[in-house]
Amino acid sequence: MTNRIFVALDTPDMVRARAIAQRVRHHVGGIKLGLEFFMANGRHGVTEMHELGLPIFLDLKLHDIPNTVAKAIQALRGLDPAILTVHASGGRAMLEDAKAAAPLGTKVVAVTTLTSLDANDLKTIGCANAPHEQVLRLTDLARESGVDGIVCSGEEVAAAHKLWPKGFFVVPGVRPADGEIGDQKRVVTPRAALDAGASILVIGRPITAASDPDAAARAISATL
Ligand SMILES: O=c1ccn([C@@H]2O[C@H](COP(=O)(O)O)[C@@H](O)[C@H]2O)c(=O)[nH]1
Repeated sequence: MTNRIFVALDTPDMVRARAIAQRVRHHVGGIKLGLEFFMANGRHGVTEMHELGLPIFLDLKLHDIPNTVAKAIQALRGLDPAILTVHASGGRAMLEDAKAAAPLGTKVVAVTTLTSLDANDLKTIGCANAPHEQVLRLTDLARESGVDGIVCSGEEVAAAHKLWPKGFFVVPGVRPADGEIGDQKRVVTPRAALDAGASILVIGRPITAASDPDAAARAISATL
């Protein structure tokens, strides 16, 4: 893949999602569809976005008991996204069953620690580890469970890559140097994330909330 940006189309509005995708399609390498889009548009919406000809990353962040996650993934059959997310904290059996249930061509990627969380947030949910430590712990679990890679921030990706040189590393929480951070807490620039070992970058609002999404995507691509 030459362009390693997946644009996050976080909207329930199919018309808006399609319009942004059409505008930025020559400056990104793929489209990421998350819960907001999927809840509103379901399988049909994913199929329609697939018709634009770019790889689809279905970011559903599945997290449930192993049987439920495996059956949910089987129910997606036919959509065959390039990438699908589950939560690493669902545990080893869930990760193993998720990978077994996914189509061969789909990379199953485990979310380690959301980029919107910092050390204080982790404490409030009973996790004594700092994000760096927690990401590495879950990277090990993901690798041992047979999934294809992890989601982490650009702050941890170099260390995670060292633990798992053949892993696939998805990095959200990516902002241009002067970009608005919003609800993200562990943030790096696109260039820094790639230099640290990211396989792909997930970028939403810096592109989709720009007055000219096309120019924003082009400007970010030019820094890579
Ligand atoms: O840890 C995570 C996992 C997933 N995401 C998703 O990435 C995009 C980021 O959007 P921005 O507008 O660039 O902040 C969004 O769809 C999240 O659901 C993440 O941010 N962090």
